[in-house]
Amino acid sequence: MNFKDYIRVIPDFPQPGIRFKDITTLLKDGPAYKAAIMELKSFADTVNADVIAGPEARGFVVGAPLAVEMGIGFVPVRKSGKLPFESIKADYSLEYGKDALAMHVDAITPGTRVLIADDLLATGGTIATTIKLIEQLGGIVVGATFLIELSYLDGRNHLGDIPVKSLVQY
Ligand SMILES: O=P(O)(O)OC[C@H]1O[C@H](OP(=O)(O)OP(=O)(O)O)[C@H](O)[C@@H]1O
Ligand SMILES: Nc1ncnc2[nH]cnc12
Repeated sequence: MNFKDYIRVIPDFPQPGIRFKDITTLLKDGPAYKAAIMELKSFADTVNADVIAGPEARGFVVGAPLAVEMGIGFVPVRKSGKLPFESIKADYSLEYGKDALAMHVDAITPGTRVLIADDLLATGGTIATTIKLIEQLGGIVVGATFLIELSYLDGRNHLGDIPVKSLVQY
């Protein structure tokens, strides 16, 4: 399946110069959404993960169905201020702004093998911060997987030497 046919590109959103990759057009198509998750699963099956972690919000719509397909758990990495229990937090910047991400202190136990899932890899700021939080909790990041990779932003080279899989590249 050519997943690019299902992704809508919106110029100048959320700010001038950004070409926003809109996945809502893929998500609303049942067979395309399912095919995308199953293709990510083919990669995910090779890394022997105990759990999937996905950053809010679009990481949830990729990571959670992937976790269910694999029969493993899902850990949400949330924007700061949303988690109710004791949490760790880290600031980061992304293609069009800055924010902070947080995880519960008991979300991952030391030695847990974690696969990260998100919709899109741009600068890598979001995922580098997610890796930092997981490693702070003693987790082992075994890979990162995305629907979309913006290759011209070189995010992959900011993630160390973990295996990275994306379905489509721009
Ligand atoms: O590689 P980066 O430069 O860090 O950019 C990629 C991140 O940006 C988007 O999330 P966003 O923070 O816009 O949040 P959302 O999922 O809540 O829309 C996207 O879903 C990725 O998580
Ligand atoms: N160009 C882009 N389109 C959609 N989401 C993004 N997150 C960071 N850059 C993005």
